[in-house]
Amino acid sequence: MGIIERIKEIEAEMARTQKNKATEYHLGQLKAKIAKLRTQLLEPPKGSSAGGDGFEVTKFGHGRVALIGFPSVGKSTLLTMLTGTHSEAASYEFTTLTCIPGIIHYNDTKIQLLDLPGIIEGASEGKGRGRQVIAVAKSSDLVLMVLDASKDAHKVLLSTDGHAVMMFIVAISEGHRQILTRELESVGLRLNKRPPQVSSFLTVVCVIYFKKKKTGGISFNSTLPLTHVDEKLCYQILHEYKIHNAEVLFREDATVDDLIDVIEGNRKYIKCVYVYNKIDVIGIDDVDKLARRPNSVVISCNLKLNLDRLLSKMWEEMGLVRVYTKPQGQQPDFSDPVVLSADRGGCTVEDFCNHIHRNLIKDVKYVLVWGTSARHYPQHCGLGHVLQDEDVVQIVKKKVFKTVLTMVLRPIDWVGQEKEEGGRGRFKSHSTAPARISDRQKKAPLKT
Ligand SMILES: Nc1nc2c(ncn2[C@@H]2O[C@H](COP(=O)(O)OP(=O)(O)OP(=O)(O)O)[C@@H](O)[C@H]2O)c(=O)[nH]1
Ligand SMILES: [K+]
Ligand SMILES: [Mg+2]
Repeated sequence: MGIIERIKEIEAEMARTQKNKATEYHLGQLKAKIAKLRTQLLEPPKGSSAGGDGFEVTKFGHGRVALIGFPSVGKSTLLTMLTGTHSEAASYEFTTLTCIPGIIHYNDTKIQLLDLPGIIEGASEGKGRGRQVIAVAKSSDLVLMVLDASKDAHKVLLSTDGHAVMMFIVAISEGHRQILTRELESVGLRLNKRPPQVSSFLTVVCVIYFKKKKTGGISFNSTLPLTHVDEKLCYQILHEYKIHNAEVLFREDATVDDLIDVIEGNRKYIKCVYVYNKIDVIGIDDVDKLARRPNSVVISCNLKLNLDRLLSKMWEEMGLVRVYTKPQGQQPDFSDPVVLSADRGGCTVEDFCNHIHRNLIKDVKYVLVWGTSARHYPQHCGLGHVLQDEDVVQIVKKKVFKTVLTMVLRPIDWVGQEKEEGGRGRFKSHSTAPARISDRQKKAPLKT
């Protein structure tokens, strides 16, 4: 029996099984079985050579965004609009058959946008090009789930006596959204969810602490009363994975699914923005309803409506951090920021230095920071300091004892401001320091 059939069989068994206290353990075990099979399904078949189907696109730019959606929702039209790269669009389904990359230039950064074939229910099991599409989604930093807003529209029908009656046609886009989320979840993608386990020094947000051991059996603990999982169920799940020695600590009232995610460990947590396209063909009330849904942006490619909002939302969700450099005594380089990301590589001063050159770190004495991450200007910071968007950093090297780089706040008339504020002595010791706080920083409360 193939893997898919086995998954189907277990799913059928789960559907047959009544949910109650007595079956709880059995259901938990079945969930773990399915999770294991799905993981197997994702492993590339032995002997298959990767490549050749047009889905291998080299990563480019400061982040990668994938367009995921049902056929003919307007993914290719959107790619053409936002990137200028042409991707064939047509009224028939499955117009796009491979992965087509384009580049969005936004806020001095380059973001790779990927157009993909439409996916349908069953994609994760290999229907259409679903598996390849989902693999690309997994490699990206943000998913734009494109949905057809016109599918949610009201339809006017004539009743038998000739009067117009409003009929509400099922909210298809909502159904599509659920199907796509399920398809992505079934292969380990988690959209807009917080990971149940994160790296050790960030334990504050760790929901379940899990560590395999060599000996000592299983130790099960929780910091609060649990309502979904108990010791016995946890043992059974671990047993299913043939884990007999481990430490498990629940810090929140997590579910069996969370526990399985932590054990599997190969889950990918990605942010997702829901993009409702084709609002040009629906009424304003419906547009309003869709726009109010969480994490959603309504657009029309045809009328170029709200695309700027989509871009700013995309930027917001990606959480990119631009840091500007400036050699001592010179104008800062505002054209070419170092772009960092908390999700990819981190945003500390150390990450920043490594970004410039991997050998730089050993020469760094300290850095001077201006911007929203600094408590006062300039702040002397160590390698662990976490930088924020539009910060400016000056690196002070060890032996040479000479300032090598200065980076300054962005939106200022450098020379003019210096003269204007220099008299107050605020930046006297560093005459090239930013002399004015940007509007953005005024809004941001400065830490004291
Ligand atoms: N009314 C309206 N139609 C649109 C809009 N955007 C795209 N379309 C139309 O929707 C149809 C499908 O567009 P595509 O860009 O090919 O859709 P796709 O999602 O790439 O489709 P596949 O590649 O087949 O999955 C085309 O006929 C477009 O002209 C829009 O904003 N409003
Ligand atoms: K199409
Ligand atoms: Mg297309």
